[in-house]
Amino acid sequence: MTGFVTPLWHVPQHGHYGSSRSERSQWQSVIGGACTPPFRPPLSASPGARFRALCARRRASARSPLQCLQGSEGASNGKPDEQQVYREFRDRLQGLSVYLVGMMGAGKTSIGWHLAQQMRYAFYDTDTIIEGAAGKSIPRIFSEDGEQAFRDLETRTLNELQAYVRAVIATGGGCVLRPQNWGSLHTGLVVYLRASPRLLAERVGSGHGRPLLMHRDDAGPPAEDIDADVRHKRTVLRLQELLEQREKFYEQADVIVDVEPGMSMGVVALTVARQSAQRIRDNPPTPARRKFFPSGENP
Ligand SMILES: Nc1ncnc2c1ncn2[C@@H]1O[C@H](COP(=O)(O)OP(=O)(O)OP(=O)(O)O)[C@@H](O)[C@H]1O
Ligand SMILES: O=C(O)C1=C[C@@H](O)[C@@H](O)[C@H](O)C1
Repeated sequence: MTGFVTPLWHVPQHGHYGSSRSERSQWQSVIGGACTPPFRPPLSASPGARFRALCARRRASARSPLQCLQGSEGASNGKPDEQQVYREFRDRLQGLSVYLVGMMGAGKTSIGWHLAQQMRYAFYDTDTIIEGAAGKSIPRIFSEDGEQAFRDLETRTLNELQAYVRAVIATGGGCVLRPQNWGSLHTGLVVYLRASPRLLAERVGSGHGRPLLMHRDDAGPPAEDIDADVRHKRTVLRLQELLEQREKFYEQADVIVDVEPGMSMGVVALTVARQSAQRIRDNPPTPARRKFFPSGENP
């Protein structure tokens, strides 16, 4: 199985540590221009054309992909003690990637961007990669091709992302359900952003764009006609139900970060970095085994 993530950004395949110097330098020059959204080379273009477009865009902007995304002039612009936390986390990772898992609305995408910027890591979002590769939105993939087709795309995306180093990867909320996905997740450090259904419901709002939260009450009024309070309560219940099914899988993560109401994105990202650095300090990875910890073992 090849070429699923690569066609989007034409990033050569490479290993975590085993790639040759020429491969590594090629990778760095390409990944440096490999913007996650909003920039994506058109899928209709040939890989060569997409690669040239990326390079041209990079030269034109002379900024890193994260700077392209966030309009920031530099990463790690926090306080010196915060910078120290991110530096320690980055050093301890030794190039490995960070996978954020958790329910819809937990903040995987938002925190992932923030974390990547602070760490000068690349950032990928599997939902966005899937939408780009499929050429349609997630709700359309669900309605036209079915959830299993979406899950297959998700598995392929995670499988290909294994080859990337120094990346923060925001995953889809349901990726933890397939055992085979854990083979991909465990090539890096897996962090679970844990939040209550109530907080998640506040964050996802109407559930727009999230097919598993769409209110399918055939007998009742259309979702948009439902009273906001009723809809919110239903969303909380639906999230509670999903969380009950998934919690045992999320808890296989290497690090669990509790996201409480009122914690800003900066505070959550810093907590991720601090707890993760501590976890690696206590359980250093071995070169032969990139997986940090046996699954199921948590602090
Ligand atoms: N710490 C935070 N403080 C305030 N708002 C937040 C925080 N974290 C996330 N949000 C907001 O909550 C919403 C959901 O966040 P986000 O899209 O990052 O979640 P997600 O886990 O990636 O969800 P999904 O799996 O559905 O893509 C966004 O509007 C985001 O701005
Ligand atoms: O929790 C889930 O199963 C999902 C979460 C989203 O991120 C998307 O991956 C999709 O809507 C499914």
